[in-house]
Amino acid sequence: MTKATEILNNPFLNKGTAFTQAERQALGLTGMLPTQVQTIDEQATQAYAQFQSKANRLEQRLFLMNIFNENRTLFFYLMDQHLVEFMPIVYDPVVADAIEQYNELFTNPQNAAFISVDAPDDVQATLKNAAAGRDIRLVVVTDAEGILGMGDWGVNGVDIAVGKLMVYTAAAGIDPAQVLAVSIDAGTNNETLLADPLYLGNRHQRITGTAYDVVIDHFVNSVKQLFPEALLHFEDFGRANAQAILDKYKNQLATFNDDIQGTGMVVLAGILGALNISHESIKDQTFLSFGAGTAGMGIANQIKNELMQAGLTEAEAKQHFYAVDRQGLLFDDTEGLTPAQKDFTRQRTEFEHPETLTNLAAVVKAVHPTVLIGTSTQPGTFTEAIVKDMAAHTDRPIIFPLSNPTKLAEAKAEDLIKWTDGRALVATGIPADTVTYKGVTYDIGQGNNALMYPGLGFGLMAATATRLTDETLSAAAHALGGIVDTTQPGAAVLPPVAKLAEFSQILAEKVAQSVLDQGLNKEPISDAKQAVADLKWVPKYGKVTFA
Ligand SMILES: NC(=O)c1ccc[n+]([C@@H]2O[C@H](COP(=O)([O-])OP(=O)(O)OC[C@H]3O[C@@H](n4cnc5c(N)ncnc54)[C@H](O)[C@@H]3O)[C@@H](O)[C@H]2O)c1
Ligand SMILES: O=C(O)C[C@H](O)C(=O)O
Ligand SMILES: [Mn+2]
Repeated sequence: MTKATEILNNPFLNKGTAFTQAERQALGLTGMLPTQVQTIDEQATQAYAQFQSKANRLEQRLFLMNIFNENRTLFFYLMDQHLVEFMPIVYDPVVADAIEQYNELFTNPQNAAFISVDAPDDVQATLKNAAAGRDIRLVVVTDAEGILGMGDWGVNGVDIAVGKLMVYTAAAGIDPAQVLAVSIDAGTNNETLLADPLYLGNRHQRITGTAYDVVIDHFVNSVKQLFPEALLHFEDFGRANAQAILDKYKNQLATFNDDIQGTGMVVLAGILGALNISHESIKDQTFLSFGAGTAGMGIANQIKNELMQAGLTEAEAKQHFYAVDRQGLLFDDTEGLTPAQKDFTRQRTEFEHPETLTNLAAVVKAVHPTVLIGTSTQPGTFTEAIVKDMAAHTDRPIIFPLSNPTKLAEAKAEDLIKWTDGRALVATGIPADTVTYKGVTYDIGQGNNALMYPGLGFGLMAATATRLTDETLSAAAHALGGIVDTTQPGAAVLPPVAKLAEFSQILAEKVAQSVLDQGLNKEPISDAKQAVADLKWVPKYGKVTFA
């Protein structure tokens, strides 16, 4: 293959019709492109018109992924221009459809690394090959056991890692050549996939136990060795592994679990936003987590830390929580508690009829929550009766149905506003339209970790952080305050996605400052703002050099 062909097929170098005549000459591209030289703006206008002609959002996604596969700079230039429109297409919820149809739709591995549990000796080579000499600063890895709320999707789940990375670049400005999406294919327990002749992953049940742990360990150690500057982001692991992996590695390198910590941050930020509107104190709230899994317990821990910073002891803080899972309200003697759940159980002696507290309706009636968070994967479970019961005991009920994708949400924003006569303070997992009710227009915040992880990750990278602490997470959760004008009727509890780039920058600076304040930077850095500015990549064509 010639140098010219390699350049045109390299999405990190390719400019397509934007190569100038001089570049075409120098790189041996003469005659390989139509004569006209286009600006990136002209390319973007033409591409956007094609995008608009597509019949539905999945077709639009496939078109955008083609541009992504061919020319990263143009893709991110377009995404900058159409952020609010593109977010639900390249990310949640349309990414969920793409994952379900990954086999049928497959055309391109998208520069991801595919690690197989059956070939532990290939882990290093896999990462090295996929990086292809690029200076990797950010790795997003999934084993796809818990893709959003849709369960096990095997190798198909790689799309969530790619999607999370797209949001990183669009929101915070990480150079797309410095990122790596990783699929850990540990097998799958999804019978539909196993029976599908087109399935592209390992065709066996999920491997657990030592063989699994060894591959994860091998993977983390290889990341440390091959990409010593990189931040490692874990996404959509199963409930049993997510917390255990985080606990094992959090003091070894800069790493975080997005479903635990990213979600904890965005929910705390949303609650702080809601309390700004209601003028209430966090210390007066009663929290009910419905779905006490990875996200539910991550959220509870983040709020618990906040209560402790507000002066409560750990024991006092825990008294503010009720966790409900499949078994109903979680008691200290409930069977099958996860380690994370054990921190948030109640005692049967607190209730007259504890044996009746086996469902959400009964628990809401008994404990009168002021904050209700849904991470249960159970659609429609925040019913009108439950919401009205909750709203009868608090002026401004805070209700966040967060399960993704759209079909799994515990409630719709519009219903929550109506059932509470406009009093509910709402955030949803996926984007929601504004709701007009009795003459007031309610903006609905998107309670999605995408509001937080790009700024968090970028700040950690800019500051060359050695690890992520609770102190930094807390600083980040507070960074979004003041962006929304909470005096407006119908104000949202979180800032709009339209401002994602703006507030990711603020967030990154706060995070970087927090890292420096704790002395957790690898490199000598004195100015957090400058470090963030220095790392920022913008989508414009640079000089192509090719050895
Ligand atoms: N909006 C966001 O930013 C965000 C972030 C993370 C997760 N989520 C969503 O939250 C949901 C859960 O994700 P996760 O990673 O915590 O998964 P998980 O599997 O770790 O947790 C789900 C929990 O719900 C429980 N559950 C299942 N059926 C239930 C029922 N009928 N009643 C009560 N509890 C029940 C499960 O036992 C489990 O503990 C998913 O839909 C995911 O998309 C949203
Ligand atoms: O991916 C998302 O949209 C948010 C979150 O990480 C989830 O798992 O639902
Ligand atoms: Mn997730």
